[in-house]
Amino acid sequence: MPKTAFPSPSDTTVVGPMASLAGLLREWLPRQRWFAGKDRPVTDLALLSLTELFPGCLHLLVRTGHTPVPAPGGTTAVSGDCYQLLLGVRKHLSPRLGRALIGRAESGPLAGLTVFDALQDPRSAQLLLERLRHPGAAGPLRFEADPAVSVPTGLVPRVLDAEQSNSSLVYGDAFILKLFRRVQPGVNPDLEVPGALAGQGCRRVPAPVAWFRTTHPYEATLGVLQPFLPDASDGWTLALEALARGEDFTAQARELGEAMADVHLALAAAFPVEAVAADGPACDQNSRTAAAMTERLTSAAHCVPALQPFVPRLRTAFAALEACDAGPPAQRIHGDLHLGQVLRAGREWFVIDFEGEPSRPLAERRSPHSPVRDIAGMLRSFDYAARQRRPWRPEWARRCREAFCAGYAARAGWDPRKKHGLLRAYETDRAVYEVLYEARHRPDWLPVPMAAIERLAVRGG
Ligand SMILES: Nc1ncnc2c1ncn2[C@@H]1O[C@H](COP(=O)(O)OP(=O)(O)O)[C@@H](O)[C@H]1O
Ligand SMILES: O=P(O)(O)O[C@H]1O[C@H](CO)[C@@H](O[C@H]2O[C@H](CO)[C@@H](O)[C@H](O)[C@H]2O)[C@H](O)[C@H]1O
Repeated sequence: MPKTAFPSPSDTTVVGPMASLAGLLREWLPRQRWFAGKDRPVTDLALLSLTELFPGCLHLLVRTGHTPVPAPGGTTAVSGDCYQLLLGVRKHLSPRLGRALIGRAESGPLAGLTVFDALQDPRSAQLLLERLRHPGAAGPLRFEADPAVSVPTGLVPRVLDAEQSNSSLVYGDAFILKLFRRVQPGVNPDLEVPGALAGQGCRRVPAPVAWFRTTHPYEATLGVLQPFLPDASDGWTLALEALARGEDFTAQARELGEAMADVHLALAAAFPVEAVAADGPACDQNSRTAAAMTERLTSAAHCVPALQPFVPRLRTAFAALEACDAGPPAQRIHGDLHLGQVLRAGREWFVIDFEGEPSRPLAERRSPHSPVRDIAGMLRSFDYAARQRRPWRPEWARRCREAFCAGYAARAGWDPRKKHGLLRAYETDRAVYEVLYEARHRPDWLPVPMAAIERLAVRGG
């Protein structure tokens, strides 16, 4: 580590270590899977907070700025996100850490030192777990833990090699630590919800064991440690394997529907549920939902022009909501449900990742929503899976969707298939979200949700 004392962080200017790092990070950030701004060049980087977590390891919160884009209505959208980084700083990097290299700092207080992604370094990963095992503070960071669970020392870490929006470390196949990459002010639902569900005795969701948060520049959750399910496979992998072997997946899809209904029931017990009055505000509620969906469509079509030809017909699908009954009451939901968020261990389904759709504001993600939104997310996922095969397998997806809804209905006491208008609107809204997500993260995947947009716009379902 350099002898230089780090200047105090500023939330407006690039100072001290940032002068060394800004150029390197501007190149490195857009290449990371979890970086959400791939459709817009990074034009600005500001340091929000910097903490020396242990010698040779810096914890940073940085804000990225992007070129302002003209938004609907003649306004200008100023975009930018806050990201969490753990950077190692050393004179020389061992060749086995080559993959972790970010670059050599040319100027500023870190000049001449090699900067790398500390999560890839087993020693740093071990020290991070030690930090979590010992609740306390480090600068603005606060480390907390469930005193009832003991985490052994010396667990061997590995970086999870998964298609992720965040980064995870697995320790000795016993625990998994998720570090949130895009940080927003407030409690992350991926800490709040599993904690509350554990309080309800819901065994379908791994409970938080330890977590850390920051108090500067605002309160925000930064990471959560939970038990690792060692022999689990995620639903996406299992569905693709079944498709590749030409196998039926309806039994698993039905059990998944049952599991999701269990989780929704536990969520309704753990958090407030919005009352639906019998004499009419169904219409108000659906109008508000339709207005929000239409607004999301307009702004997505602005960012992804390929959506524009479909906008008039999709608006009609949302407007049709006003003629539908209100459906089940709004409650806390998963918020970003798809086959990658469910794990099968033994013959049981478990549900993970309650963060919600990462691009939506935290307050919106933490407020009650219709459970139909989650159901629509999973139904879209069967379509995503079926489209990974050539020729695509619409019949396979149709049977899975049917089985999932049947399983859900058997447990929840109401049948999603009887809420056709609601389901269609929520599926359309989800496909619009997916178009935006793929444009930003995985442009090669864009044709998958675009095919659904076309189907929903032209054929209505
Ligand atoms: N408790 C767990 N046990 C086993 N594997 C897990 C667990 N939690 C997450 N995973 C694995 O990590 C992957 C990413 O986790 P997830 O919470 O979905 O992260 P992200 O929000 O970054 O997408 C999952 O797809 C799953 O394979
Ligand atoms: O990172 P998260 O798991 O929280 O969710 C984001 O990334 C998902 C992709 O990894 C994305 O899901 C989309 O692709 C899946 C296949 O990779 C598919 O099963 C989903 O149905 C589809 O929505 C998700 O939308 C995004 O929020």
